Amino acid sequence: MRTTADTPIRAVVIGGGAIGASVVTALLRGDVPDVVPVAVVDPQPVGDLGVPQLRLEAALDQADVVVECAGQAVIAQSAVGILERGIDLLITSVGALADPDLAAAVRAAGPGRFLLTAGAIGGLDILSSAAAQGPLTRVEVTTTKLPTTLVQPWMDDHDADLLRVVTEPVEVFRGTAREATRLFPRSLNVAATLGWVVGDFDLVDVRLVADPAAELTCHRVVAEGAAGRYRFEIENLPSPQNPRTSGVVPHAVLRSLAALVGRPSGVV
Ligand SMILES: NC(=O)C1=CN([C@@H]2O[C@H](COP(=O)(O)OP(=O)(O)OC[C@H]3O[C@@H](n4cnc5c(N)ncnc54)[C@H](O)[C@@H]3O)[C@@H](O)[C@H]2O)C=CC1
Ligand SMILES: O=C([O-])CC(=O)C(=O)O
Repeated sequence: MRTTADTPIRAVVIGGGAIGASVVTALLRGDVPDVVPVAVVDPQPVGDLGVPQLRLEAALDQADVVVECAGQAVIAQSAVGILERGIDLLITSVGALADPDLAAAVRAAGPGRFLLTAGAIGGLDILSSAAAQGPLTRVEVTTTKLPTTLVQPWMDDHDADLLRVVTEPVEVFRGTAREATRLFPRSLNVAATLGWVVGDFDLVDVRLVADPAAELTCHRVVAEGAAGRYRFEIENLPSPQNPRTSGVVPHAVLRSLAALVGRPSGVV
């Protein structure tokens, strides 16, 4: 990525939905000094976001950094190619990395830098530090979301309908982060992020709860290992544009971008 202080960094945003549109708007407002949005890439019309909507190849010709806010398929299809062109890539759809071959490929690719936003979750700094001190022996995350946001194409009618009418909290999944993010690709990237940070997707035990009273999306994390014991609970308001996604996520992306261009906002 170009780093000349006088030259703005050109950002291409893949995905012009709840996260991507907010990111483009904030960048146009100048929320991250030195980063300008130059294009959005999306197969669906995204309306007038204030930047051209281009096909990926055309957009990449103008990109210093690509921000993925679209879904796991984009990582599988395009991440390595983007990095090999020397373009930095910041991703939200971390669940894609549960595929060990893809994870190895993006780790090996360059010269562009490959980076993950913390997205809807926090505490990754201390968990990363703790995992460096010694292997973690226990990592659990319990995510609670509105039931209708958890309906998946692979569910049979009975299970999908249950999520539409449920009146009490119900556990809809229990398993590893690797499996969780395959089955709920747009809802459990946080579990994948924990897996990436602690270095083991299969160590992370995920419990997904559908709760019709969940006005806030909750991620409760418990971890322990040689370095100590950790517990934290995050409650995010859902995005008004997409109740599946926490409203804080675009702000996490902007924070990541600021760090990426060398303007971290204090805590790094
Ligand atoms: N790391 C985290 O904490 C979180 C990560 N996410 C990830 O962010 C993604 C986007 O979230 P939202 O903006 O809320 O979703 P959204 O559904 O509001 O927007 C996604 C946009 O991406 C577009 N899209 C789909 N496939 C595409 C492709 N191949 N190329 C370009 N654009 C494509 C869609 O047309 C849509 O406009 C989620 O699918 C999820 O993977 C979401 C929430 C939290
Ligand atoms: O936004 C959230 O709270 C979490 C989410 O959708 C994800 O991890 O994919």
